[in-house]
Amino acid sequence: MNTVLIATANKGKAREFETLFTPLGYQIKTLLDYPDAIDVEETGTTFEENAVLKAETISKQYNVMTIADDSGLIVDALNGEPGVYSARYAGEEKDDEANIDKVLEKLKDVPKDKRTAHFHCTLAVARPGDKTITVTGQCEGTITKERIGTNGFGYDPIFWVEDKKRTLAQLDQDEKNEISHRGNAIKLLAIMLPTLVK
Ligand SMILES: O=c1[nH]c(=O)c2ncn([C@@H]3O[C@H](COP(=O)(O)OP(=O)(O)OP(=O)(O)O)[C@@H](O)[C@H]3O)c2[nH]1
Ligand SMILES: [Mg+2]
Repeated sequence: MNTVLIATANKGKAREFETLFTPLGYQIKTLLDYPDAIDVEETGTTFEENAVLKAETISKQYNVMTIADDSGLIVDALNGEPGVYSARYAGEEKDDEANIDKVLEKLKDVPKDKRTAHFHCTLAVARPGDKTITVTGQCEGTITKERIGTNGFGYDPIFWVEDKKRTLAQLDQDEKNEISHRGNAIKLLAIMLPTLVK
């Protein structure tokens, strides 16, 4: 089985990549398996810049094809916040609960029909001596007034998906992957993957 390195230290993402890549016939490793990996500073102002930065740095460090994910929540009523700062919205310690509290507080006077949002995911594939490739995926929804559900990670408990009549945190992993920004980006990548993996 081919092994693919995913340049993420986020346990929630790592779990999702595992369930997404296993059926495609790829085993994954993440930075959780590489404690000496460079801690890439996300200095970009776009998802694409950060995804490319993470993928290329780690690909160069280990001289292997590397996929990185930069993703986040875009809330219309907050002019696109938290956006590329989603992981550290409430501070550098990347606290999911504090991040949710900050979004809910900022939206406390915003009515239901104005609470539209989407998740975005950019995946970058960096290969030694080759051009870096990117693909993107999105997932549309609205922000609830309170947390509902306990699955997933990040902002999942407050992200309502109308088609499912549930939040992302009420879906199981396969249901989330079917409709999520990450799932949609990987569907695009899966078509190219056999030609990229050596
Ligand atoms: O509810 C959510 N469901 C998702 O499916 C999801 N995907 C992304 N996010 C949020 O966006 C940040 C990414 O920031 P990010 O791409 O820099 O990743 P990260 O710093 O957590 O890990 P790494 O991959 O950089 O190591 C994450 O921390 C989360 O707050 C999500 N929230
Ligand atoms: Mg990050």
